[in-house]
Amino acid sequence: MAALVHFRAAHGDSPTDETLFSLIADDLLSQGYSIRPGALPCDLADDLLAYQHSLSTQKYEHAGIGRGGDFLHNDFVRTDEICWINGESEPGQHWLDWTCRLQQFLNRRLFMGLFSFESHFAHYASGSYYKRHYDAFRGETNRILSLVTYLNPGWGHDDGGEMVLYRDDSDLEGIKVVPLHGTLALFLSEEFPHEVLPAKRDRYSVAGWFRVNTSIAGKIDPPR
Ligand SMILES: O=C(O)CCC(=O)C(=O)O
Ligand SMILES: [Fe+2]
Repeated sequence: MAALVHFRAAHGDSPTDETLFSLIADDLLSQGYSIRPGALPCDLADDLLAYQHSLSTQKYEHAGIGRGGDFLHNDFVRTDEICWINGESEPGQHWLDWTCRLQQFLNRRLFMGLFSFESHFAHYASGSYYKRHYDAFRGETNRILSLVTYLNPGWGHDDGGEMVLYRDDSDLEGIKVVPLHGTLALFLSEEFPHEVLPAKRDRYSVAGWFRVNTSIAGKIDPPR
């Protein structure tokens, strides 16, 4: 058994990753989203948090909306700051390896055709928020699956900063996700409007999006 665990750790998904990925796939299939408190492997959560704390403020950019020529800063919509993850740091690479394994699992299990992943650290200083929005609009983008993980040990109910996931446009109540350390939230990007309520203290997270490949007729659409 020890040999098997060692083999798996060195060569692919650990048994716990397999179990978690399978639960996430079941959630996505039955409800289109998955909220899993404390599910991110502890060593990964701790490494990401330590790295994010070490990021100097110069590494962050003021977050905006849209991309390319449509990119806009809009403080009415969101006031967080972000730092894209490109695998330069060890924790960043560790995260990209883990999300790549999740991507492969979901493609095998659900035939989702996920092709690439883009991801950034986000810091919401006290008072910061992100108003209700979709991560993707039907037919206009190739973001398919959103993934957020939270890096806030000891986050309390009075600290605000919940992500509220709404089932559709008419849902005003939503499901509140407390941004506690290691919690994972995944949802279909085109299906679920969501928002981040104002945080009352520094709130750290990693957000990412799995995309499908929409390169058509010689037009390459790169992942940023
Ligand atoms: O941090 C969160 O809970 C969600 C962030 C978000 O909605 C986004 O970055 O698009
Ligand atoms: Fe979002």
